Amino acid sequence: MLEIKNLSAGYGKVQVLHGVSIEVPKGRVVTLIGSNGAGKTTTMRAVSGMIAPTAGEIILNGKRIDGMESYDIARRGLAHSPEGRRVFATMTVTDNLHLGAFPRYTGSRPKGDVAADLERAFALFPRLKERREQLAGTLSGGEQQMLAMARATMLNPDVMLLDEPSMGLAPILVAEVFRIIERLKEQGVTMLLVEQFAAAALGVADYGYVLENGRISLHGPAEKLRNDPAVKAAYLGGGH
Ligand SMILES: Nc1ncnc2c1ncn2[C@@H]1O[C@H](COP(=O)(O)OP(=O)(O)OP(=O)(O)O)[C@@H](O)[C@H]1O
Repeated sequence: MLEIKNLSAGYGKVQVLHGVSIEVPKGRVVTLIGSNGAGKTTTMRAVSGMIAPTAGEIILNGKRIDGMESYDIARRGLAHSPEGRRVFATMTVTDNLHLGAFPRYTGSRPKGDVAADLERAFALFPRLKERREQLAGTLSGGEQQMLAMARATMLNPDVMLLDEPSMGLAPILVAEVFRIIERLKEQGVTMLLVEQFAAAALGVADYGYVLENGRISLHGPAEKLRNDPAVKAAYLGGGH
């Protein structure tokens, strides 16, 4: 479904990723774990076309997408829920969600049933349903983050990139975010997940990759990584 092969990318002269290879099979949840600055967000940005890869291939549903514009990548079925609260503050919750479906349109006709997907998003995020007419900028930080995630589901994507969906959330909302990820998984959504809570991420994921200084140092079934002494020591201790 999504294949990342020998991906290199960075910012200006600074190369952050050095030949990263990741496979995300259909219907699976794959997590990418690593320390701060390892290059997790950079990987997500390169896959969704926010930055251009300098080498390697990214293949979505059998077709190369590296080098394409973000919008074209979204049209091909890849949604990116970026780090932080990237919502349109002066628009309502519902309008933000409709924007997520925008790449599905050719002229005035959408692919699939946008209204049904809006109801599905509201079922998944009841907090947002209650606040559907509220301006996104007036939502709490946690609610804005959920809105960014809900907006990604409105693409009805083949693959969803989730970058730190729990960042800065109170524990009760972190638990809610992980429940939502479980629900999406049950609905068959293919996901690549980056999370500060590595233990929880490995709990929901089928497979995991460890990124260190822009290189994959280890990968394997999530269960195996959870029990790996080196992974435990480096990523699953104390605050994780
Ligand atoms: N826009 C940018 N311009 C220049 N350098 C950047 C930019 N964004 C990230 N970097 C650098 O790229 C490296 C990797 O950052 P990245 O955000 O991908 O790491 P990360 O693994 O997601 O870390 P974290 O867990 O802290 O979010 C870091 O050294 C960072 O300073």
